[in-house]
This record gives sequence, structure tokens and C-alpha cells, in this order.
Amino acid sequence: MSINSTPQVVSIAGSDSGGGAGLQADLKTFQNRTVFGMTIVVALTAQNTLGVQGSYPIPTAFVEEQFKSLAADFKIGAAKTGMLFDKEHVKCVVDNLKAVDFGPLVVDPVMIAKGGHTLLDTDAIDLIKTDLLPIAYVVTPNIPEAEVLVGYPLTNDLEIMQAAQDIQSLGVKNVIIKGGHLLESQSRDYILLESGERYWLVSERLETVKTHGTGDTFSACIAAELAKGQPIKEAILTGKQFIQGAISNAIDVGHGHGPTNHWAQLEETISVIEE
Ligand SMILES: Nc1ncnc2c1ncn2[C@@H]1O[C@H](COP(=O)(O)OP(=O)(O)OP(=O)(O)O)[C@@H](O)[C@H]1O
Ligand SMILES: Cc1ncc(COP(=O)(O)O)c(N)n1
Repeated sequence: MSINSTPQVVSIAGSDSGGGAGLQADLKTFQNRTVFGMTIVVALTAQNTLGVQGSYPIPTAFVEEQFKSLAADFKIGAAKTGMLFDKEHVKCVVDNLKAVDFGPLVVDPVMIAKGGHTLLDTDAIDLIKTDLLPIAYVVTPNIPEAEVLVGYPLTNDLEIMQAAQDIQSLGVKNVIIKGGHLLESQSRDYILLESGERYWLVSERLETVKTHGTGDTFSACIAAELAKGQPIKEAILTGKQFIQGAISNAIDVGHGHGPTNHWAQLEETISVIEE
């Protein structure tokens, strides 16, 4: 085996002490998908399934030091970003990503935790649009995050499709608008690829409160598959199959919005509906 031939992936995000979202969800997902996972810690949260009790940024100089440590040794095949805390940290992450080759970048534009706690200052959003998205290969906003990125409400399929196009025009190659927040009997994500191909990935919507960290888990799985060299369409399908399996094979921890099951296997119940 040649040096560094094992697929390697890094998550640049915040720590969730409760283990269901953030860096912890990403590492568990990387492990399940058999890629070697690493982390660049941007912020810490004191958090459990009941909510976020506090958050604390890592000094940007130390974020940079972590970038340098990983770049000096590993051959990273894909990266993802999650909670980036504020404008200074977004700038630090962008500057450092430009200085290294960590492969295709998946941006999960985490803004507000499901419990309502702010994970990104609102004055950092412009920088995400102008500086982070142009260097991203994939972006995975949920509906409220997509609304913030485009500046108009998404109330029907046509508006979601238009939003994907408007987000792509910011410079990111592939756009996934996640439909976990749509109150329908199906869970539908809208995909617009670099090639112009567009489709919905549709699965049964599972009635559960155990959805803490669904977005992190989904985007981490996509990054893992990209690090293995999977094409984007396959990587996204695997992400959707993985999150469906992780929600449907529930585990029982905590008293609130429990985490998904990161040791679950892929679920094969996804439909692809071309536009
Ligand atoms: N109840 C559900 N049943 C089936 N799939 C779901 C459900 N909730 C979310 N999903 C799927 O999980 C993935 C993540 O979507 P979601 O919209 O929940 O992201 P998110 O809000 O960013 O998550 P989080 O902020 O918790 O990390 C999507 O593929 C979505 O379709
Ligand atoms: C550190 C960190 N990153 C991301 C999320 C989003 O997950 P959710 O929306 O399920 O709370 C979170 N709660 N904490």
C-alpha cells in the first residue's frame, strides 16, 4: 500500500458535547462509511438533546494551526464545513482552505440549531455567500438556510427550484436544498448539479423527534463518499440512503430531540424524480 492511499476526510466545524451533531456526528459518519476522519475545531458547544446551553469560539490562530498540522501530513480527499461561529472564523477558514488542497468542499451552512440557538452570527452570512460558496463543490442548506441565502421565502416547489439556481449562481457547483423542514408525508430534497441535471430525492418522512444532527450526518456522508472518489450524484444518493437508515433505526439516548443512529446501514428506499 502506498503512503496515504486510505481515503481521508476532514470536518471543519463545531463540537457538540452531546454527540449527535457537529464534529461528533461527522466523525461517527466517517467511521461508518470507512474513511479516515479528522477534525478542525472551530468552536465548542455545551449541548445535549434538550438544546445548546453555551458556545465558545476557538481562537482563529489556533484554527489555523490545526489546518497547518493536517496539511503537513495527510492527503485529504474531501472536506466539509459546519458551524463556523462568526465572520472572523469564516474568513480564517476561507483563507486557510485557499492555502491547502483538501479536495472537494461540502459546505453545510449551519446557522441556527434545531432548538433555536444561533450557531453563526448573522453578519457572517454575506461572507459565506461572497467568499465561501465560490470555493465550495457542494452546498446543503435546509429550507430556512436557503431562504437566508436567497433573501426570499420558499413556499412551493417552483421557488425551491429557483432558489437552487440563485444559490448556484453564487459560484458553488452543486446545490442540495434539504426538505427535512417541509411538513409533508415525504421527505424531499431538491438537487441541482453542476451539469445542469436537476431532480428530487424522495423518501418516506419518518414521524420522530430524533432528528438532532440530520443535516450534519447527511453532508458528512456526502463528503466521505467524495473522498472515496464517488461521483457527485452517487455520493448524494448514498447520503440520502444513509440519513434515512440513521433516522429509521432509532436509538434511545437523552430526554429531548435525540440523535440519529450513526451505526445504521444504508436504507434502499429512495426515489429519484427527474424534473
Ligand atoms: N423526519 C424525517 N424523515 C425522513 N428524512 C428526514 C427527516 N428529517 C430530515 N430528513 C432528511 O435528513 C436530511 C437533513 O435534512 P434537514 O432538513 O433535517 O437538515 P438540517 O435542518 O440541516 O438538519 P440539522 O440542522 O439537524 O443538522 C435530508 O436529506 C432530509 O430529507
Ligand atoms: C456543533 C453543532 N453543529 C451543528 C448543529 C446543527 O444541528 P441541529 O440543527 O440538529 O441542532 C448543532 N446543533 N451543533
